[in-house]
Amino acid sequence: MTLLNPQQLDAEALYATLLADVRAGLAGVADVAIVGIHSGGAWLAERLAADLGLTERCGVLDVSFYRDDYAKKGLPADVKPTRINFDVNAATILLVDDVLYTGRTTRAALNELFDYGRPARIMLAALVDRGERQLPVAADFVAAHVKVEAGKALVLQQSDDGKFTLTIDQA
Ligand SMILES: O=P(O)(O)OC[C@H]1O[C@H](OP(=O)(O)OP(=O)(O)O)[C@H](O)[C@@H]1O
Ligand SMILES: O=c1cc[nH]c(=O)[nH]1
Repeated sequence: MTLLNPQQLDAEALYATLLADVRAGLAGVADVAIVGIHSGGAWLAERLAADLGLTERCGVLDVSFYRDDYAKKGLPADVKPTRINFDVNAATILLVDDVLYTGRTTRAALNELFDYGRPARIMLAALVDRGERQLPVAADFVAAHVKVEAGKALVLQQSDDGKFTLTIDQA
């Protein structure tokens, strides 16, 4: 396990690590599809799908309706449509997010995915795991573990040329 401090966050290097791990981990697996969680996870999923030759089997989830605080907080301004254009039944789905923290977004994404069918298997990939889980969730593929102060957020951004940067902002 690589534990990075926030000054070492080279998102492009982390992406290369994640891609290599996913490529090795999914070698020989049948019916693979990739689903990213809006927004950072969707960017990562689309780039992983392009690099792995899986663009026809790449989807996006917006978990806003499935959040456990939806009744309290309502919808954010930037809800995007969920898009799953492949048969989820019997697929091995790589669920992708940029940051894994409490695990609540993963729980919401799993609930939403199961509304589309019964996958053979779901695996989880995250660029960064910041620990502090509140649910029993673990990633199958993670490029780095990073300790981030409470009250701060790790934010992935993608520039026009597709490159990633990670910053630490006020939550
Ligand atoms: O494990 P968790 O505690 O659920 O945190 C991880 C989630 O938090 C962030 O998303 P956020 O809800 O901030 O939305 P964003 O992706 O649009 O920034 C991040 O992109 C993950 O999806
Ligand atoms: O369901 C969710 C998802 C992310 N964060 C939460 O607090 N709840």
